[in-house]
Amino acid sequence: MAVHPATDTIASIATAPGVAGIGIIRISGSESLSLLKTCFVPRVPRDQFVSHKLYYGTIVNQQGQALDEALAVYMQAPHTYTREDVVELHCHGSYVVLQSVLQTLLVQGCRPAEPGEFTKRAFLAGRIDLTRAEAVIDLLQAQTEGAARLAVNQLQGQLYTRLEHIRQQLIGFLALLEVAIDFPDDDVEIFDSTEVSFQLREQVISSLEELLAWSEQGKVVREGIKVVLAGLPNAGKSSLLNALLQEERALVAPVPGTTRDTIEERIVVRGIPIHLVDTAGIRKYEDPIEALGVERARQKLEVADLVLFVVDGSAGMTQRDRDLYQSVCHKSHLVVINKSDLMTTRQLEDLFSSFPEALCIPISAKHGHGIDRLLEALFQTIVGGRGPRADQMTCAPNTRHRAVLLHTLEACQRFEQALIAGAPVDLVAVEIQSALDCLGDIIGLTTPDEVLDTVFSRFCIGK
Ligand SMILES: Nc1nc2c(c(=O)[nH]1)N(C=O)[C@@H](CNc1ccc(C(=O)N[C@@H](CCC(=O)O)C(=O)O)cc1)CN2
Ligand SMILES: Nc1nc2c(ncn2[C@@H]2O[C@H](COP(=O)(O)OP(=O)(O)OP(=O)(O)O)[C@@H](O)[C@H]2O)c(=O)[nH]1
Ligand SMILES: [Mg+2]
Repeated sequence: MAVHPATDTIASIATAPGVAGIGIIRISGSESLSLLKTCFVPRVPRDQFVSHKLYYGTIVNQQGQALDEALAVYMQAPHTYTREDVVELHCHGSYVVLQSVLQTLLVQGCRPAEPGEFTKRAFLAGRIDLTRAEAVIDLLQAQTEGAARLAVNQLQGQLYTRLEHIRQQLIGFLALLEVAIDFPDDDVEIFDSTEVSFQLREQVISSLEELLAWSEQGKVVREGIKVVLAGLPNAGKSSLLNALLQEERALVAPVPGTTRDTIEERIVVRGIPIHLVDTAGIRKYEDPIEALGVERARQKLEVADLVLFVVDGSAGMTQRDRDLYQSVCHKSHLVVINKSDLMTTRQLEDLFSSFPEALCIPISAKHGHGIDRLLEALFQTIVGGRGPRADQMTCAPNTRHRAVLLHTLEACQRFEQALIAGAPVDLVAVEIQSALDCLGDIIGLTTPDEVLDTVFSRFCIGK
């Protein structure tokens, strides 16, 4: 862990812009206390501020003019967020007031904090590891309860503890190997490769595999998935969008070609954010604007995680439906048979048999029938069957962690192969070291500066 160098005192508005009851300015660094003493006049005059005690008083500028009535707290290092001296000014949540208080502080010798700088200092000082620092940003950005839960767990060290456990196992193997390297002729077998192999599989490899499975599901919980509504003109895509949103969002009309541009909206289905995209009905158009809409629809289809292929059931299965279906069926998809209110059971059964490979859901977008079943099928397709259940995961490695975890797993698998092959101990040791280096990168022990910069650049100011 890098030794924390002497740093500037930094300040920023910690709360979001806009009108709010309270707004907080946070200061961190060695000058925090002296800034407090110059800018804040406690109601009861005193020469010192007791750490972690809240004081009532007035914030003043250099001219002694009152800027706000406020509460202030001085928190003495190292028992603080950054492990440096920290001061917080709890002002009224007026952005004008907060700006002028910040301005006063900046004039008196601190500088504006960069995005994520408070948390970066907490990390550099060793209060939190890199996965906990990343959890802070995940928590601020969480859009659903599930995503927030994963972030809080990670903030509390659930991911760190698991990774640290794996690391300690590997360090144990390495220690055994080193003894074996130092005493090659010893009669006693120090390094029992069968036993090590067993522990490696049970305690390290299986744990890495579980984390990788959780990371896949975690991405869905955090970021959600893109669901594109596609079909021929007039199939009822926009009606379906409206039914899913429970709001008349898109224009619906009996003429084909009603939707031209794509329309994007978000819903949450059982805790999973779903980004819905309604598209222009796909067919050959003479009109250049309609043709542009179709081009856009095709682009959205390319990037969809899941396609809802909407068919006008009352029109029966046409050759154009079949051609279009051919172009989407390689993607994960559900077939939505719309306008079932106009269909006989016989017609429905005929349509079902046109899609022997797909899951078909009959609905009536106009009357809201079958929407619950569709949502259930959507949820099952996203999470069901494969992978762990979202509510059973205690933590979920992010994309950065996942890439490094894959390398960790590969190194462990090479380690296992080397054991089985009876490779020389020093070669085996190389693989363990390589797995250890990967884990060190994830928790921030050995993470390259460029990676740290990328992690902290995702933060907002004041965090
Ligand atoms: N007013 C305020 N509310 C806030 C924060 C803050 O900085 N200020 N936080 C900011 O994100 C979050 C709380 N997170 C925090 C995490 C650690 C410490 C801290 O001082 N840790 C010390 C021990 C403190 C003690 O034991 O009393 C440490 O770990 O050494 C403070 C806040 C959410 N709410
Ligand atoms: N009877 C019945 N009519 C429906 C149903 N769903 C949609 N419609 C009607 O079908 C027509 C077309 O609906 P839209 O939702 O605009 O169809 P679209 O697929 O978005 O059409 P484009 O935007 O042109 O591609 C409208 O007149 C709707 O009222 C349904 O479930 N039952
Ligand atoms: Mg439409």
